[in-house]
Amino acid sequence: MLEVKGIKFQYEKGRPFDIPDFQLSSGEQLLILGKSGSGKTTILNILGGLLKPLSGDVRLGDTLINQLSGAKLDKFRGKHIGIVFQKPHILSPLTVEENLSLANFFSGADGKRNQELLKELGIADKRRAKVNTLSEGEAQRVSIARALANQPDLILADEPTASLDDHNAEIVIKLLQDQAKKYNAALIIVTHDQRVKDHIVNQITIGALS
Ligand SMILES: Nc1ncnc2c1ncn2[C@@H]1O[C@H](COP(=O)(O)OP(=O)(O)OP(=O)(O)O)[C@@H](O)[C@H]1O
Repeated sequence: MLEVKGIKFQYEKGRPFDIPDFQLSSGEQLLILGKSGSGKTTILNILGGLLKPLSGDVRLGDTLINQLSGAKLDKFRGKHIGIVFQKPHILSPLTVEENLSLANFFSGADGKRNQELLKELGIADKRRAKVNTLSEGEAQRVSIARALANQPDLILADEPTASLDDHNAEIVIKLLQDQAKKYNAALIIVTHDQRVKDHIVNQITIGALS
C-alpha cells in the first residue's frame, strides 16, 4: 500500500539524508527511530508530501505523492493521510468540534464520525471547549482526532508522546494503534522516545550520512 523507494533528500546547504527503502501494507505499523537531528521529521514530511524529495518515489496505493502538487496534493493528503504533528497544529481559539469540522471541510469529508471519534479518544465531554483551555494531553488527543477525522489510509505521527508523562504516553500510543487497526490504516510513528519501542515490533533506525 505504501512504498518508499530510492528517496534522496538534502536541505539547501545541508547534508544528505540516508532514507531507507521500505514498504507497508494496510493495517501494518512501523516505528522509525533515530536520535535528535537524524531526520525523523524530515522523512515524515516527505511521506506526507509536505517536502519534495530530490529523487525517488513515495507511492500510496496507485498514487505517487511526490508527483502531486498544489491543490491536488492538498486534496489527496486531506483524504488519505492523517498527520499528527510534533507540536499540535490545532487552532487554539476554536473549539474541539470546530477543529475537526475544519479538517472535514478541507478534504470534503462529511464528518459523520467526529462525535464517535471524540468518544473513542475520551474527549467527548470537551467537544465545545476551546482548545487553548485543554491540558497538553487533551490537546494532543484533539490533534490525533483531527488527523483521524477523515479516516486516512496512512497515519503519520511525529513524536506523539514527546511531551507526555508515562501514563498519557501509553494512552496515546494505544489510541493510535487501536484507531489504525479499526480502520485498517497503516501507521508510522517517528520518535526518539524509548517508551514507544516496546509497542511496535516493526522498526527501522535512520541516521544522517556524514
Ligand atoms: N528547513 C530546514 N532547512 C535546513 N535544515 C533543516 C531544516 N529543517 C531541518 N533541518 C536540519 O535537518 C536535520 C534533521 O532535522 P529533523 O527535524 O528532520 O530531525 P529530527 O530527527 O526530527 O530531530 P528531533 O528529534 O530533534 O525533532 C537537522 O540537522 C536540522 O537542523
